[in-house]
Amino acid sequence: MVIHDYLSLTKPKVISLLLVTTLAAMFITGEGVPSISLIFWTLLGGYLAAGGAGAINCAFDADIDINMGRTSRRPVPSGRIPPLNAFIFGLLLSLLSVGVLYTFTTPLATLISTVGIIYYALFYTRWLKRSTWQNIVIGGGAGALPPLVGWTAVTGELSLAAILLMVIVFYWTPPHFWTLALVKQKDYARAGVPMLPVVAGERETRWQILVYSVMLVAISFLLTPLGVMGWLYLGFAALLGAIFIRSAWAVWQQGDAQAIWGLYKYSLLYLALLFVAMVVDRV
Ligand code: HEM
Ligand SMILES: CC(C)=CCC/C(C)=C/CC/C(C)=C/COP(=O)(O)OP(=O)(O)O
Repeated sequence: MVIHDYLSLTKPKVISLLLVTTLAAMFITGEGVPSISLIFWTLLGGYLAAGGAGAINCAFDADIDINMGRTSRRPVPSGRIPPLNAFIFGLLLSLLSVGVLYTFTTPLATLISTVGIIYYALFYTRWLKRSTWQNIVIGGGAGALPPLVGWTAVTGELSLAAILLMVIVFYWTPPHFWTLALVKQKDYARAGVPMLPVVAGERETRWQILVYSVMLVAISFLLTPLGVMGWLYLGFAALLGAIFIRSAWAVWQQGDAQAIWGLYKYSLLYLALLFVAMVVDRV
């Protein structure tokens, strides 16, 4: 179905987790529970922005996607949607996101979201992804912006706490993605994308995953001593973080497919639950 194909260009599952981080940030600014209408417009604007950027990514990435089992059946590489149509669709969603966020939230939230679109759709997709194994580390900066959009939609300004939320998602991204890259490394090699396992090998990748996981968990703890979150949050962060490090350790030590998939799947649950824990602590 054509509508289904266009919807899939927006990568809805990925966006759902991005929006969890946006929504959670809106609840913990210290300005109380946000209004339903502000929540609605911020999430709609966030969906349009990330979805628009995703569609532009699909238009530009067709040559890579056609070479990978996971992505070859997407609408553009399989010929169901011409790249130009995907690009225009993405551009329209992106422009709409600017209108929605600017009208109903704050100028700073609009600016950060627009930077996110350009970062992912152009900087990461056109250049980073194809040129360096640091693509994921640097590219993680785009995925780390949605909490800032949520925060600034409510407050109109940045703060240390908001930056810390960004840093958490930033350090989360390499373990999240490199696990998948380990499993799919042959695909990436065939497509000519310099992902870490292709460039530096499995052992180095498993080590880097462990290093980033430890840094992620350590940073997640900082919110309590810095006065942003309370002890309840710290308890959740410790429990969730212990499981994360145990899973990353298993990837480092054993490195079998079961351990790798386990960490990949858990990384998604971890991020969602950590941000829910922030809301629970605050509300
Ligand atoms: C540079 C940054 C990132 C890269 C390169 C990346 C890459 C990927 C890839 C390749 C997949 C597999 C998708 C598929 O099977 O079609 C994936 C899955 C996923 N990613 Fe990321 N990701 C990044 C950041 C993020 C961020 C910041 C979030 C949300 C906070 C996120 C949320 C998800 C979710 C929810 C899935 C599962 C989707 C599914 O089951 O279909 N990712 N990611
Ligand atoms: C504030 C704002 C609008 C931020 C945008 C953030 C955003 C949409 C980040 C997406 C990160 C992501 C899913 C990368 C996928 O990599 P890939 O495209 O290399 O994966 P693929 O192999 O599945 O295509």
